[in-house]
Order: sequence, then C-alpha cells, then structure tokens
Amino acid sequence: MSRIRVAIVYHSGRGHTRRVAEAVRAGVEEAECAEALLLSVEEAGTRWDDLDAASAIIFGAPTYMAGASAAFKAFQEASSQVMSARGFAWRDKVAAGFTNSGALAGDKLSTLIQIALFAAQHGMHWVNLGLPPANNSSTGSADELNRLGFWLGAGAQSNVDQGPSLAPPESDLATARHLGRRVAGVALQLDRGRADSAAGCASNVRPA
Ligand SMILES: Cc1cc2nc3c(=O)[nH]c(=O)nc-3n(C[C@H](O)[C@H](O)[C@H](O)COP(=O)(O)O)c2cc1C
Repeated sequence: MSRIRVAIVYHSGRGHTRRVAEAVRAGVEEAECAEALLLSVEEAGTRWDDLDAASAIIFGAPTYMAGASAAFKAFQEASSQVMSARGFAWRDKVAAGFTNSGALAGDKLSTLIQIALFAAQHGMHWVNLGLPPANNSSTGSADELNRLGFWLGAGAQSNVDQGPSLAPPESDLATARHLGRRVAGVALQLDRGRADSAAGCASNVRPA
C-alpha cells in the first residue's frame, strides 16, 4: 500500500522547539503507511515542491513575544507569495501545529491560533490535538500527556535555564509524538477516502 508523506516545518532559535519537532516526526513515523519530512523554515523555503507533494504539513514555532517567532513569520509570508504563484497549492491538505515557550502558559495559545489561521488562509484542514487536558486534578501530574492543557495543538514548555538536552520534558515530547501520529492517521484516512471517492464510491461527498 502506498505511503503518505507528512512534512514538519519548524523554527527553533536555541534548539528546544527543534526537539519538539523531532518528537512530532517520531510520531509520524510510528503511524501506519506514513513517512515524515522534517524541515526547518530555512530549508522549507527552498523545498516548495516537497511541501506541495506532502499530504499534511505540521507547523511549529517557539512563542516569542506572544506569537510565532519572526523567522517562522517570515516563512509564513514567503509562503503567501509562492502559493499565489502556484495557485492555492496547499488547499485541502491536512495541517496542525505546535509551539514551545519558557513560561508554563507563556501566551502559547496566541501562537497556535496564529498558525491555525495561517493554515486556514491556505485552505488546509486543521487537526486538533485530540487529547483531554491533564495535570488538572489532585491526582494529576506534570508527567501526563497534555500536561499544559491545550486543545488546538501541542504545547511544550522549556525551562529557560536548561538547554535542549533537558527541556522540554518527556511529557511534552510524548504529547508531540501523539500529534504526529494523529495527523498521519487523519491524513491517511483522507487520502484513502479520496481514492475511494475518485473511484466513484462516494461521488456525492467531494468537497466544494
Ligand atoms: C525574543 C524572545 C521572546 C520570547 N517570548 C516569550 C513569550 O512570549 N512567552 C514565553 O513563555 N517565553 C518566551 N520566550 C522564551 C522562549 O519561548 C523559550 O526559551 C523557548 O524554549 C525557545 O525555543 P527555541 O530554543 O526553540 O528558540 C522568548 C524568548 C525569546 C528569545
């Protein structure tokens, strides 16, 4: 059976968000019939054909000053020009997002919303995290999946006095792996559904 490709496009200033991106890649690779393509925003800016060929793109950026880092924003803006030249090329691909910051909350939601809106501007289908919030009861702990309690995407937190070999913690990396697996699964379902649709099994459910 053919495999789908899931691209992960991320920026990382000091390496912490790169660890999250690598965990997302590991999750994609754990999924059935999926392969991952991990690209920094610098690499992605020279790999538009590879992004066009992916079934899904998962975007990630550190939260800097309550939004995605400037380097990620530069990638977003570059994609606007390229995509208008290529005619809405990411439309109907699957998308998801993750972010990482120094504070536990750190205004990360703002970054996830920014990334989700970016995906919407490209006409992509957003996939949320799909995990209940954790670490929110007297018996909960920071070791649980989704300890930071996000719904829109995966959040991670890196202590500002620790390097990327120590931060973010394993629970956040496991949450990121979950996101990678989930997105790969959704992208595979959509890919197979489209194949059925093209074969005439579900001609009435084609998107407008
Ligand atoms: C310019 C700048 C702005 C930052 N703004 C925030 C912020 O708004 N909220 C927060 O919690 N952490 C903030 N941080 C901390 C980073 O998000 C944190 O150190 C993160 O782990 C950096 O990821 P990276 O190593 O991938 O660049 C900021 C760091 C920098 C350098």
